[in-house]
Amino acid sequence: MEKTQREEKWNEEEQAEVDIWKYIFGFTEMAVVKCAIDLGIADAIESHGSPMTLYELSSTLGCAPSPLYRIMRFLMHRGIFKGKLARQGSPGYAQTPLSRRLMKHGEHSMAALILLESSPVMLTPWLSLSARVLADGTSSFEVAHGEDIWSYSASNPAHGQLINEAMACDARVIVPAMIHGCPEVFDGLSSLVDVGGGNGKTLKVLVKAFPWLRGINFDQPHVVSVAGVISGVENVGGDISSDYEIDLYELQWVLHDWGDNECIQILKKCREAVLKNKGKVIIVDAVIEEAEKDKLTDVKLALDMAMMAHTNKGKERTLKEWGFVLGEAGFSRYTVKTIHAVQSVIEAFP
Ligand SMILES: C[S@@+](CC[C@H](N)C(=O)[O-])C[C@H]1O[C@@H](n2cnc3c(N)ncnc32)[C@H](O)[C@@H]1O
Repeated sequence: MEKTQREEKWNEEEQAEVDIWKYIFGFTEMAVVKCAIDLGIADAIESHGSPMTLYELSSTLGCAPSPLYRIMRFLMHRGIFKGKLARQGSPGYAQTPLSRRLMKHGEHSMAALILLESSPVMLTPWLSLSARVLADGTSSFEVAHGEDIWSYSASNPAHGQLINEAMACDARVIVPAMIHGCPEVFDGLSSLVDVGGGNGKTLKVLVKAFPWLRGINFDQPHVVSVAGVISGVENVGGDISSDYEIDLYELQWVLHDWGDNECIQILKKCREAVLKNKGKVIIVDAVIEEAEKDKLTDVKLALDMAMMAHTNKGKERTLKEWGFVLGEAGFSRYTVKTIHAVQSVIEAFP
């Protein structure tokens, strides 16, 4: 028994010797994936239409074969690209579902989100996370940039555009999942406000799928001022209010940016607005399941850390925590459905 415990301790020590290196070079994966996006590796292989040899790839990208070989070795080792024979029978590089997410455009592209998160503006606040923990309430983003993320984006349009593009690439994935996974949510409704709807990409897809819906894309004035014209969608800039008489309020990736008190205030306004029409509110956000030790929970907990680094009081919530804010805002009941890897739809009824 004693020997087994000693062996176990020794195994843990050995494992720790290896595992610690994951953290020493934790940033490498993001940096190499960003490098692949900047070089356009996935785009080049996709346009080639078949696996590419190192020399074909390096001449297409206009770079030396040797550093490219090392980048590709790293990416292949992690299963981002795979090895497959090229046309002439020489070893080549081929796409995988994961590498297609590194393409700059296309329905699966998540490049904009990676470019946002790997931008110096978003990376710097991570370095003062401990200050945020020690002085609870002092946002790491504010420590790094002197203002919160939304004011910063208003005064730095290039960063605002990075955020909008990143959100739009994510919405391209979530919204079809919602249309496919819970179309009944939109039954019998005539109007919907997308609170914090960014450049209106979510509503564009929703009003196309449910053409009887009138959409109002609601966001900060500087955000909607650059949102394009979308048929069936009105852009409104300002503060969230209950002045509308509307059937449905949608909050997608919005409430996790705010602390409980702000969330309750936002939800109260939405509840008042939908109450008159016997409507409802839908929240598209993550729901943390603390008991689960799976990859999805890893992602949700990483998102929670991102909220800590980038927002003032934002956080990812467990089901119990969602129940708390909804209850405090006066909602009588709610249902939860997982629609995609990390997003759930919470349908809340006044
Ligand atoms: C994380 S983004 C989500 C965008 C979009 N819902 C999506 O999922 O693609 C949060 C959005 O909230 C908006 N926002 C932040 N503060 C706001 C406020 N006071 N009033 C309205 N919108 C706000 C931001 O401009 C941003 O577009």
